Amino acid sequence: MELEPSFAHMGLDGRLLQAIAELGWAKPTLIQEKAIPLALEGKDLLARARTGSGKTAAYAIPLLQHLLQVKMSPLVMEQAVRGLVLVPTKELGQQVLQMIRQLTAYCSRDVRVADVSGQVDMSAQRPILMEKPDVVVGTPSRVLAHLQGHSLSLRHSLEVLVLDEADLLFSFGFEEDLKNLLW
Ligand SMILES: Nc1ncnc2c1ncn2[C@@H]1O[C@H](COP(=O)(O)OP(=O)(O)OP(=O)(O)O)[C@@H](O)[C@H]1O
Repeated sequence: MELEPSFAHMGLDGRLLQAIAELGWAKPTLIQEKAIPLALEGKDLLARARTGSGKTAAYAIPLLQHLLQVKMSPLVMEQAVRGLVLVPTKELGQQVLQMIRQLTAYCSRDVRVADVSGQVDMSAQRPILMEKPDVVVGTPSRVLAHLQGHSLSLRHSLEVLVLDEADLLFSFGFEEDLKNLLW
């Protein structure tokens, strides 16, 4: 007999499970059921599913689980930007930020997230980045500008990279920025 897919069977941190319960999500969507266990194993994934199928949480949940594990490790870890989510538009950046905020409702002190996708002035984002949020969400152009302006550094700290709506990212004229960012 096959077990019903459930978040509880995925070995997630209790604080994430609590937030998921509060969101009223009874069970993972198909993409979440397929992607989360693989991502938790540390596999690289390329996933595709239709709009509204829960893709954001499919990458956000394993990303947050990884960060919570790192933060709970007995080794003293320096605060660092360990997760980067690249998005093609600032509107999507805000949606992603909101989803991550909801998922971190019970661990917002342990996992901090900043959205630099361009809705506010770069100089206003600088002090936020200087505090090294655990996750940065942003458009490639803005992330690159912060890297070049030395308000953000990823070289020795980045552990998880997400390209949300990768097809759009590569078709929005971001290709040059992405190359500069990733290579
Ligand atoms: N397991 C779940 N059960 C119920 N609702 C869920 C679940 N996962 C996500 N949702 C909800 O489904 C909606 C769509 O999720 P999400 O925005 O992640 O989809 P998406 O596939 O990323 O969409 P898009 O392609 O538009 O970015 C959101 O309102 C989210 O809260």
